[in-house]
Amino acid sequence: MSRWLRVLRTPLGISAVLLLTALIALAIFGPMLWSDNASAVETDAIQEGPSADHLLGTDALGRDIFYRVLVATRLSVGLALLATLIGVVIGTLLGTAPSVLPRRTGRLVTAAVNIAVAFPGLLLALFFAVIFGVGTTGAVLAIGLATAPSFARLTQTLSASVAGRDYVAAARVAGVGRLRLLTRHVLPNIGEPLVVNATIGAGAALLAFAGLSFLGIGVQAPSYDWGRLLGEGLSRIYINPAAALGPGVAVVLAGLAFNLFGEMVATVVGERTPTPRIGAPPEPARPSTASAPAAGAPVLAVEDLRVSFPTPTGWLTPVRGVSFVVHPGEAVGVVGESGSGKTLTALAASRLVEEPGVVTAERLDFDGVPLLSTPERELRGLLGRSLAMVFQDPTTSFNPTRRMGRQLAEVAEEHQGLSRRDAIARTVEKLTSVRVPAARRRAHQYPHEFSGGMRQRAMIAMGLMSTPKLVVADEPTTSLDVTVQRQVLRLLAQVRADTEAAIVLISHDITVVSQTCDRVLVMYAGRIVEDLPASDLHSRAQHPYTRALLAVVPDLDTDREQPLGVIPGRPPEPSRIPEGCAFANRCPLATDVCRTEDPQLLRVTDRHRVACWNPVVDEAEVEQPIGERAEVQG
Ligand SMILES: Nc1ncnc2c1ncn2[C@@H]1O[C@H](COP(=O)(O)OP(=O)(O)OP(=O)(O)O)[C@@H](O)[C@H]1O
Repeated sequence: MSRWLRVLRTPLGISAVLLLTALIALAIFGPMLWSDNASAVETDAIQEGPSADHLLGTDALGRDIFYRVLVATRLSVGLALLATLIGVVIGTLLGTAPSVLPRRTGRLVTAAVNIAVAFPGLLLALFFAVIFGVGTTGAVLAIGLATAPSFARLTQTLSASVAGRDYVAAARVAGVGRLRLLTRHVLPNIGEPLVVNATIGAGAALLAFAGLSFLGIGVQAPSYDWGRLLGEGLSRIYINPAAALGPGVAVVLAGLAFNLFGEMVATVVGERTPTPRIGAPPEPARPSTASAPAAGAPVLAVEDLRVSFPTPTGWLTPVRGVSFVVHPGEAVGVVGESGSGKTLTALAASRLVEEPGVVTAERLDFDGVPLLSTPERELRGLLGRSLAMVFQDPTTSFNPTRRMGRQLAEVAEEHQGLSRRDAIARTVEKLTSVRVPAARRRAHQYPHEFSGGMRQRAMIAMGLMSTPKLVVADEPTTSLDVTVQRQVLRLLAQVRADTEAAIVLISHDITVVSQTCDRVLVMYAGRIVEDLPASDLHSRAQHPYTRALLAVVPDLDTDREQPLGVIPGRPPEPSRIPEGCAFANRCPLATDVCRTEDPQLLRVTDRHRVACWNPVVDEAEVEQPIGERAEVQG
């Protein structure tokens, strides 16, 4: 509220409010007060110039032009607003249709909008005016339809920017349908810029309307708006210029009122920044108490997973044949440098890779259900109940326009059929279980009122609203400070112990993964290059890349005078994966074969796989001769 007051006190705010109030007052009271004066015919005062009796002179029937301009405010502003409303409604429908319609139909709509946007608005309005016929209805429809394409384009662009946010992905994982996703999560977050644009658009519609009436294809006699009065006045501009200037000034002032108001709203909206909060006090970390991985059917089975994207020069495949399984209750860490494909692997396993991305796999089963061949509608329930996602940035994981409690409760309402009241009770229970203090009060707060660590815990609570079998945490602690990181990791370990959910923890930080997980998958350039128990990481890692990742982690013996260690070179771009082993040009042990043939991920022991032609094997650690590493896993 204070933001509004502050902007209202600026010259922009004052002029916008004054002009708009005057305009609205005129539109409401003008016809009531001055209709009679405006329609009174004075045969002895025909086509007179300005005088004390008639400030802007009179028209061909001796009617007072000044009063007619005042009375015309209602029709001029009313029709412009009606046309804007039509444009906004149709534009928003067209702009959001591609998100809910089948892909092909959606593309057609987008193409049609793009073509329509390319035509100048007034030309379109003239075109529609001819189709709908001369008159007020035709002009309103014409201007409304001519405004719609640019609005649709704006809505599409804004929706696309919101669709990529984590809270939309979270809602999709929670099984929220497309339409609901649109109405609950996308539209509320693009509402403000749309309103700002609509306000400014109303000014443009007013001008367009005046233009059509001026040309004689808008409002028809005996009705009159500013455009019509302008047209009539223009025919006598050399005799009585005030007759044309009056309605002209009215159009300019009304357009200015709408534009200034739009600018004022834009200034208020642009000022919005969430209030920063300070994180909760640190708590000491405890080692994981989770049980050893259970045997039996895996909760996630991935075989030869590939994720590709089309580019102008061909397909790009950032994930190139990844195979692994995650057993119930197991914690699997995925490490690797930026761009190695960790996130895409997790997204593919949650069916969250967006078109035009293409996911293929020999097998991609979640809880025994093949994700690639099961219809989305059927999967929604399964994933919503059994899969929880925790994203990197807790700031973008929640819809900023909705209270936290509602966002969590939605999951329970959707999947457990709980009533609103029970869902809220469950929300409070879950927020308490992840140690959000004063959970009942907090449930009524908005995301920006939570600290970063608390938001991340609330995200975990959201995953726990059902009983997840798998929690996928993608860099859940990257944006948090060190002490809060510990709390979140500890919480994940506790969730695992309490619910027996499996956890896939994606991280840049090999130390975090080794402390939190049972098993570590090391990824490089879209492939798993090593898969080994976390307890063996420091003693038995064989891939030179894994060793290099471990070597650059500073420890207590690291010389602080020296710069921190780095792995020389850079990982290859997905578009430039070299022949042979992708790590060869950075590998100190690379030989000729490494540069020509890509090594397979082969089994070293039952729990250890490595993809390397020259694995680093300390004599004392050898369990099997390298020659026996023959079984191909993926
Ligand atoms: N929608 C997309 N279109 C094209 N390329 C993409 C797309 N999404 C990801 N990529 C590319 O795929 C590669 C792997 O991305 P991914 O996000 O999985 O890496 P990551 O290992 O999780 O990295 P980070 O740790 O930085 O998140 C990157 O090179 C990225 O540029």
